[in-house]
Amino acid sequence: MIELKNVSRHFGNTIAVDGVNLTIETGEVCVLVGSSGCGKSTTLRMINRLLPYSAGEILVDGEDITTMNPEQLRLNMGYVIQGTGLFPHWTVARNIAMVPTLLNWPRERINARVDELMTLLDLDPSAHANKYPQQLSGGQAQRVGVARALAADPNILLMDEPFGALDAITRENLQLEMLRIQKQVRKTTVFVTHDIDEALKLATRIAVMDQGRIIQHDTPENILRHPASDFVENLIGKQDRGLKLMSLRPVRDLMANHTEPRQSEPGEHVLREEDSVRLALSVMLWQDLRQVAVFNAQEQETGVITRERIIQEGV
Ligand SMILES: Nc1ncnc2c1ncn2[C@@H]1O[C@H](COP(=O)(O)OP(=O)(O)OP(=O)(O)O)[C@@H](O)[C@H]1O
Repeated sequence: MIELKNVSRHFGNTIAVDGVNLTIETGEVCVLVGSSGCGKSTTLRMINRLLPYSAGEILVDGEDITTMNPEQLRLNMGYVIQGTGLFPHWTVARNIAMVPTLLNWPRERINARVDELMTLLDLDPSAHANKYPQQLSGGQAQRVGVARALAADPNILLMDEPFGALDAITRENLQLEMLRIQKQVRKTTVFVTHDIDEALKLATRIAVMDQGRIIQHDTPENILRHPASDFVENLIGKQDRGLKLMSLRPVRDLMANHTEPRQSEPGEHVLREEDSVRLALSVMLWQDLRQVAVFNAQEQETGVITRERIIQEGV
């Protein structure tokens, strides 16, 4: 658990962070969102002591971070930044192995961990381990950045606009990847972005910041349903809130289940139980269908979702 208690940071006359109180529970993804200059990165960088704070207290698992050795603290906090920060003259494998090497892990254990992480991040070790960062695409380099942050299995992951420089498709892929990995490794994560859709997609809870303060801290659903101020309402967009809520809801919630799973041929656009209601509606509108079959991970048809149900249910 990470707790910020009345934390402030000034740069000369600029108040970058202004009396922030924030509790991030173990295993949750807290997304700090807000416009440029509102204090997101400063908040993040105080948590791993890259920046000192001017006032307040930050506790990790109940312990004041200023009483901890900063290097030790950072070894337990993976840090991913935009543009990766990979060492250009080191191979991918060596970059990922950086922290385990610092920790003097035996060579075989390091090699096994590098392989394991590359596989977890969908990077073929035999194809990429010996490449240099400039030989990778932006998305691949960002995956290496995430692998490096996870290398020594830290409890905490700090991510500062990690996907900010990527094109929309690569970005979406990495977001999905992150959700998948998070299910497996469950790190307490603080993630900075200025993109509200990214925040809605990834967060357990979102902290909306404005001018150094947190003006709302809640689940994506509650932020969409009950924005605390005009500022938050404008940030989430007034017109398409319904669609955004549909994005948060899995098909599983609204489908009609068959009594028994069926073996049937999935069509071109397979709909899964965990896909969003928004995707289901989009598929139906695009293909002019009134209902679509839904499949589970074992490729069995487990039910159907209908347009009617979605419209009836609202959001
Ligand atoms: N090293 C610094 N020296 C002086 N002012 C700074 C410094 N770092 C940040 N600031 C100021 O503090 C405020 C908050 O900056 P911060 O980088 O935390 O914002 P941000 O929300 O992360 O913005 P962005 O999304 O653009 O990265 C800004 O007004 C910024 O100009």
